[in-house]
Amino acid sequence: MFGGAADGAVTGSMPNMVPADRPGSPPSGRLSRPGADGDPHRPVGAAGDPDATIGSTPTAVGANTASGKTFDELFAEVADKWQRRAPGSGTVAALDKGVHHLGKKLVEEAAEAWMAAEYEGRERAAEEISQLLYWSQLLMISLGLSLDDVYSHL
Ligand SMILES: N=c1c2ncn([C@@H]3O[C@H](COP(=O)(O)OP(=O)(O)OP(=O)(O)O)[C@@H](O)[C@H]3O)c2ncn1[C@@H]1O[C@H](COP(=O)(O)O)[C@@H](O)[C@H]1O
Repeated sequence: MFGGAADGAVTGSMPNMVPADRPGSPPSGRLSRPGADGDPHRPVGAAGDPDATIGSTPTAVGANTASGKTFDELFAEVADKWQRRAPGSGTVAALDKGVHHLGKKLVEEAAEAWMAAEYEGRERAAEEISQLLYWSQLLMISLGLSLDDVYSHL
């Protein structure tokens, strides 16, 4: 489903399907609150539900305090596992499959993050987004990109 021409189809339809990223939303110091406009059709616990809570704050998904792992720490871990070809590592197995496999996983997780954000609530969205970050890192590693190579574009 996500191979070949699916890429264009997915990206082409996303602007109309994802209300979370409304262009023109006023900037603020907080994370945006998609759906905080009282949309009666939004499921309870969906992104933007003011009553939805993850961790200790209802308005922001903070660092993963459950594991204490940051983006940089995960990158260092998976890069190390790849470098020494850690036995039994799913990361090594995935990287061995190459860029095409990694790209498909990235798109798959992006779609799952999108669906979770629209229909499954903030916690499920956070879970899927974490997987999206993981697969992004694997794609970086497969291309020999460092964190700085990417951060320089932020
Ligand atoms: N953060 C992740 C992580 N996120 C996602 N994934 C992989 O991505 C898959 C996504 O799950 P899905 O439910 O979407 O996929 P699925 O269809 O059930 O599974 P697949 O058949 O597609 O693999 C998971 O099954 C994992 O294989 C991850 N695999 C590993 N990590 C971390 O990476 C580090 C190294 O892991 P290993 O290389 O496995 O030791 C550890 O800290 C792990 O916690």
